[in-house]
Amino acid sequence: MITVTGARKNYGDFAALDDVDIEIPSGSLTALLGPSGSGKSTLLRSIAGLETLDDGIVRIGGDDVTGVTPQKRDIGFVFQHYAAFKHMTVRENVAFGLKIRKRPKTEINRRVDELLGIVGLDGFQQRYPAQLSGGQRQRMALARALAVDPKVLLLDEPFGALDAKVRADLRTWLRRLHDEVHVTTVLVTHDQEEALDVADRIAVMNRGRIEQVGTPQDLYDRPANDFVMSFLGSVSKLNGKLVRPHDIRLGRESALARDAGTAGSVGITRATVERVVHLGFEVRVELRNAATGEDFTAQVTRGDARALGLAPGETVYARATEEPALPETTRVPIG
Ligand SMILES: Nc1ncnc2c1ncn2[C@@H]1O[C@H](COP(=O)(O)OP(=O)(O)OP(=O)(O)O)[C@@H](O)[C@H]1O
Repeated sequence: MITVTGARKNYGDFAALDDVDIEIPSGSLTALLGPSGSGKSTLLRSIAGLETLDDGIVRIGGDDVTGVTPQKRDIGFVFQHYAAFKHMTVRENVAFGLKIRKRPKTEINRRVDELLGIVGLDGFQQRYPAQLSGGQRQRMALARALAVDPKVLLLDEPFGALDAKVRADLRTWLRRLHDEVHVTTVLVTHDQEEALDVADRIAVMNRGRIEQVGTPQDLYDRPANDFVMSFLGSVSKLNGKLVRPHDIRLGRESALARDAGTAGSVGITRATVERVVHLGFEVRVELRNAATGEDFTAQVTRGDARALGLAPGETVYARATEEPALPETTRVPIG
């Protein structure tokens, strides 16, 4: 378990961390998710000991490590731009931490081979970092961070510099690696899809504070506030309320009216189709509210779009299928 209590970090007048409390359970893969500048890296680096807090306590496995140097915190760290030793082979890079700990050579070789197997780099032992792709280099970085059996693995946008396809592959792979190794992992990302995909818990950060912590499903289904709702998935505004585009039903008058009770009943909005964008299986429909002139977006299946014959200029009727589940409270207990 990692526990951060009352963490504050200021840069001049600017509060990068503004009284942050968080508990990260042992064996979890927790994502710190938030926009640029929200304090994710500062929090991660404080857990690593690379940043000194102005106030607050960091505990790892019950021990107060607030004043302990990074080297003695028993952590593995991977950055976006991993600084590999260029003159060393993959084997030597991964073995580095074990070598300086003076482990026996046979043990080092066994461990390095095992790790390279886990990260899918078997057979790459003799290559140099320059002979690896970006994705392979990040996997080598993970193997190196894991080599010394850290209590905690800290990842700061580890896939940030890679293209979308490689990122997606590495996500799946990180998830599998975590299921195998179970090391308590904290991943910093600004990419909600990445967080939803790999993490079992997500802490949403905004302006140096934690807005909400929970499972991906909790956060998506029961966001504590508009910020969390907008950050986890797309949102649209229908008659002043935030709604997920998937949760907007479209219909021609009679069908939707039958569905909703009577024509013109509360909650049915007349709208004009502005644009229809085909996104593969789904279709994004950009609409204008006939009463308010506000633009909003619905997302429907290709089949529904075809059945409705959606085209720019057409009039349709929209209804939110669910009330957005926004409770009164804006904060949720942590842990
Ligand atoms: N050494 C520093 N000196 C001054 N300001 C800093 C320093 N480090 C970070 N900051 C500021 O603190 C804020 C939080 O930075 P941090 O890197 O934690 O954000 P982040 O959420 O990780 O964002 P990003 O995704 O862009 O890295 C930012 O506004 C940043 O400009």
